[in-house]
Amino acid sequence: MGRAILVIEDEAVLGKNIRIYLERSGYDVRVAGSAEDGLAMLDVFKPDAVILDFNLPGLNGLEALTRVRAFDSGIPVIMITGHGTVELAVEAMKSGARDFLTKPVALGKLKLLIDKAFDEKQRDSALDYYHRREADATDLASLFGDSPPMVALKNTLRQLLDAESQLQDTDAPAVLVLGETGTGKELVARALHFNGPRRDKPFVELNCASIPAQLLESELFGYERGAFTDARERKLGLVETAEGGTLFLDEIGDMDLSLQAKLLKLLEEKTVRRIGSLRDQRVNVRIVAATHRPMETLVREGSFRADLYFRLCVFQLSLPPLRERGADILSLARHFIALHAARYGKSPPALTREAEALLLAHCWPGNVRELRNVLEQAVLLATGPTIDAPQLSLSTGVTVQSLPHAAPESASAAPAASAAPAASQTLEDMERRALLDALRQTGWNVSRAARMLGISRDTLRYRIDKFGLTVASL
Ligand SMILES: Nc1ncnc2c1ncn2[C@@H]1O[C@H](COP(=O)(O)OP(=O)(O)OP(=O)(O)O)[C@@H](O)[C@H]1O
Repeated sequence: MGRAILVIEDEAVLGKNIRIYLERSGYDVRVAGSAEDGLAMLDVFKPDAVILDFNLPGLNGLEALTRVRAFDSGIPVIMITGHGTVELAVEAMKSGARDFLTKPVALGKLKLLIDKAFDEKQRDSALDYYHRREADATDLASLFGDSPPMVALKNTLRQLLDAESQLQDTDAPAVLVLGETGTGKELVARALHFNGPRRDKPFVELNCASIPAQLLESELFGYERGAFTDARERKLGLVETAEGGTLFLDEIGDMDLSLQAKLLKLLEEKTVRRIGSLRDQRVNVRIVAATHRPMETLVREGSFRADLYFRLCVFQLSLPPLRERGADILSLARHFIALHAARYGKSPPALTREAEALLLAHCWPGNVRELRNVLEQAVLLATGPTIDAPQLSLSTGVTVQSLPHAAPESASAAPAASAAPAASQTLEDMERRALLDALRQTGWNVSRAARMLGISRDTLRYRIDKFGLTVASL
């Protein structure tokens, strides 16, 4: 179950002692008495680390090191050298050994080096994600809003964080964050991570809708060298990369059914298996998932596994749409004005009464993201000390009052792409209708809708954002 370590050591007693010592620490250890035997085991045993003696009969340690590195340069190798062979040790480090020990081997020290090598390896893989995330850690205070639904949400978040800080094991419950697009689901996921006991570990994020199912599987679970044609080197999956931290699975409702089964196994057994591996790897990762899709409907329709859904929503948080947050709209607007004014080196313009009234009346299909974008544009274009209503380019002009009638494209309407355009229709109207039509026909399945429209899934997602489309727009 533990990580696999290959010991290449011709001194049988030392080899055995290393094996027993490391096995007691939970590692899966195999010993080979020669470099030749050890190298032959690489492909079958697929070690996570190699401990390699320098003085071996036949092929020497340095040559064996080169071969291990050629097999997979990601495997950390720790060399064991005889006394007084510092030059050799330096040579080994230059050839890519992670570390070295001199004989007689202190087993405790050897284990520390192994642990350190694994930590470093995992840290390296997490670097991209971790450092980027670390830079903009999210505080609970950055979740703006004093409206009753936002206060209730923040109280629940605090309760959850309090309970977690008392948690005696590592088994933090999964959290499902629901809400329309742009309501702040990712912000909540970050707040959960960066304010909780896992804050010093990686926050790794993956959008399940943005990559094809096969790629998603290897991104999530990683693969062994040779697992498929392009797998030239072992790759750690994001689950392993997030060790000790949080894996944020955005757009979970779009996850393929075959992958859902694997995710369920991860949640239930806390293990992952890299593609092409025979070994399960124990992991300690907290899952936060989010979606704008109606999960219960997906479950009913059979496109989302009920058992996974129940596992994921041990704890469920729902973000209210912006249109239900009352005066928060204005405080958020002022916050974004200040933010963008600072970015563009301007003094923050004030909203006129008319502008405020317009902001309050708009239905915000793109929610906080739309508000943020509208105000960025308004700040950028503002020439005086105020922002007035005409300067707010609210795309659709849809108001809360008009919302029930906001979908003129009824389910029975002919596909917009093939319908003759009405004289007053702009190109944008037509495009919006075509997108909505495809999304409606596929039950908001972004992949299928993209295929139907002949565009990529990313392009469709971009356009959904651009038009601020939500399920409510259907
Ligand atoms: N309560 C809030 N306070 C401040 N900023 C917010 C708030 N909610 C959302 N935002 C901002 O709005 C934008 C969209 O938020 P976020 O990406 O978290 O939404 P989302 O629900 O995850 O969207 P999607 O479903 O499209 O992935 C971000 O720039 C975020 O910082």
